Amino acid sequence: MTDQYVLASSSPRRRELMQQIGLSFIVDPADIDESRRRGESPQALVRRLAVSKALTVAKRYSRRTVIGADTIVVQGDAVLGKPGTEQRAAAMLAQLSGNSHDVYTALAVWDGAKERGLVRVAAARVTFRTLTQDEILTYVHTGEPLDKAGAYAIQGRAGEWVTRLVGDKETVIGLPTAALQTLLQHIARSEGR
Ligand SMILES: Cc1cn([C@H]2C[C@H](O)[C@@H](COP(=O)(O)OP(=O)(O)OP(=O)(O)O)O2)c(=O)[nH]c1=O
Repeated sequence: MTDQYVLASSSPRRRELMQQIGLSFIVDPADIDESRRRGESPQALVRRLAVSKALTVAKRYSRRTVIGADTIVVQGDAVLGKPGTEQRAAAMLAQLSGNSHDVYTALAVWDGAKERGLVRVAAARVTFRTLTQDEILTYVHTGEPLDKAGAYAIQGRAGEWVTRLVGDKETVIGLPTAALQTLLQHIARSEGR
């Protein structure tokens, strides 16, 4: 049997969550520019990036269902993506320390056979206790934050800092599986063009 879906993501967390719910899929990441456009709201940004990942990869396949996702952390006016460097990671964590922030994950599903797509943005709110400079630096040196939006992994050591979580932990990790299953069911039941 051929794999049913194409996951347009390089994220090992997304792959694991897809496996956990028993979906059969191949992985083919999209490499897109993730910068925010001037005046773009966080929800519009995360939605556009998930759609762009799904559609970029959909061009490589005909008649397959492709899944794209994007996760951002938002505090006040700041959108925190992946820090990339230890310095930026430390600055992001100092900003999140002792505060609440929002996490948005967008899921985009494109059905190449039907030429139809669906998108959904899920939100969660996370509160961190106050972190010492020592804790931040020790964490940054583990390397865990570098490829994570907002410079932390709730499923990793940073999970200990969370004093409150409103919403689904999977939204924070980067792939809310219940929402994904609902989208896949809707697209499977929908009429083609
Ligand atoms: C906040 C948070 C983010 N993350 C991860 C999820 C995503 O992999 C990453 C956000 O970056 P994304 O750009 O959404 O994803 P990615 O670059 O890892 O993969 P791709 O673009 O190929 O799909 O941060 C966690 O694993 N745990 C967390 O607690």
